[in-house]
Amino acid sequence: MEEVIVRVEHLSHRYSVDWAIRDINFEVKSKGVFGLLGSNGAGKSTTMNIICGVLNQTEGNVWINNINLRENPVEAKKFIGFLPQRPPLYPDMTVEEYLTYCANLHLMETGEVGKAVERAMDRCGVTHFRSRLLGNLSGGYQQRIGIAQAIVHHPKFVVLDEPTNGLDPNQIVEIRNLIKELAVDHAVMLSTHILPEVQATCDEIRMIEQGKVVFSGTIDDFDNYVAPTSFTATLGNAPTNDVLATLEGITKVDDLGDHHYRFHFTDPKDITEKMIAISVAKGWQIEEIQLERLSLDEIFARLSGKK
Ligand SMILES: Nc1ncnc2c1ncn2[C@@H]1O[C@H](COP(=O)(O)OP(=O)(O)OP(=O)(O)O)[C@@H](O)[C@H]1O
Repeated sequence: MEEVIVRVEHLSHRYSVDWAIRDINFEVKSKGVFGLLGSNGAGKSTTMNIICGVLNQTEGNVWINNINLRENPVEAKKFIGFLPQRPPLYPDMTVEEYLTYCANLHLMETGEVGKAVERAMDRCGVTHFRSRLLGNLSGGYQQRIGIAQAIVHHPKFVVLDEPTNGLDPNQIVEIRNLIKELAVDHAVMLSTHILPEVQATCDEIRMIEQGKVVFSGTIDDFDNYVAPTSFTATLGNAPTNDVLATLEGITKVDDLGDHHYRFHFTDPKDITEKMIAISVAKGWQIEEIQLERLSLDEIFARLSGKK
C-alpha cells in the first residue's frame, strides 16, 4: 500500500466568531499531486496554513509523517516545504543568497547547504540566474524561486498555495510542468480556484465550499462528474424539432429561438463531431456549435445541493 505522508482529522478553524473551515478530513499519499479546489473564501488558505504549521487550528489534528504537528512542530515541519500565496522573497538578495538563507532557516546541516541549493536551482531551472537579484526577475521566475525555497531542504511534502496566480499563459504551463515533475518524488498539495488547473495537474482532489468538503475523489471521478451533458448549436436551415429529437445520442432538444437549439445527451463521446457530420450531410447550415461545460460556481451549487 502507498505510504501516507499527511493525515488531517476533523480539522476546524474559527477566526473570532465565524468558522472558516469545518470538519475537514483527508490523507495525502507520498507521491502525486493532491488538489484543494475552492472558490475565493472557501477556506483553502486557512487549511494550507494550518497544515504547514503557520496557523494553529481551533479543533482537529494534523499528522505529517506520523508526527502530530501541534505537539511536535519543529520535527513535523522538517518534512514540509511551503509556498504561501505571496512568496516570501527578498528583492535585494540574489537567487543563490536567498536559497542559502532559506536552507539555513530550515536548519539544514551546514555542509549540506551548498549541494541542496544547487539541486533546488537545477530542479526549478534557475541556475543561470543564480547571481540575479530577486527583484529583477519576472513573475514566472520569482514563482520558480518560491518553489525552489519550498523544496531546498528535501521535504517529503510540498504545499503550493495558488502557485500560478498572476502568471501569463506560458509561465502557467511551465509552472504546471514543474509541479508534475516534482510530484514524481514528492507529495505535492496545491490549492487553486481554477478548474482547468486541477484537471491539468492533479491526481486526487478535494473540493471545499464554505469551509466544508463537497467532493472527494480522483481526477477521473471528478471529470466524469463534471462531464458536459448538453451542447448548443445554431442551424440556419433546421428540420423540425421532432426530427432533431430523434438524432442518435440526443435525448432532448430545446428550441431557444432565432435558429438556436440546445441538445441534451448522456454519452459525450464524439457527440459534436456526429452533429456536425449529419448537419453537413443534410444541409442544415450549421453555423456554430458549443459544448456547455459547468462553471466552477455551477459545480459547487450541484455538489452542495447533493450534500
Ligand atoms: N485572518 C482572518 N481573520 C478573519 N477572517 C479570515 C481571516 N483569514 C480568512 N478569513 C475568512 O475565512 C474564510 C476562508 O478564507 P481563506 O483565505 O481560507 O479562503 P481561500 O479559499 O483561501 O480564499 P482565497 O482564494 O480568496 O484566498 C473567508 O471567509 C475569509 O474571509
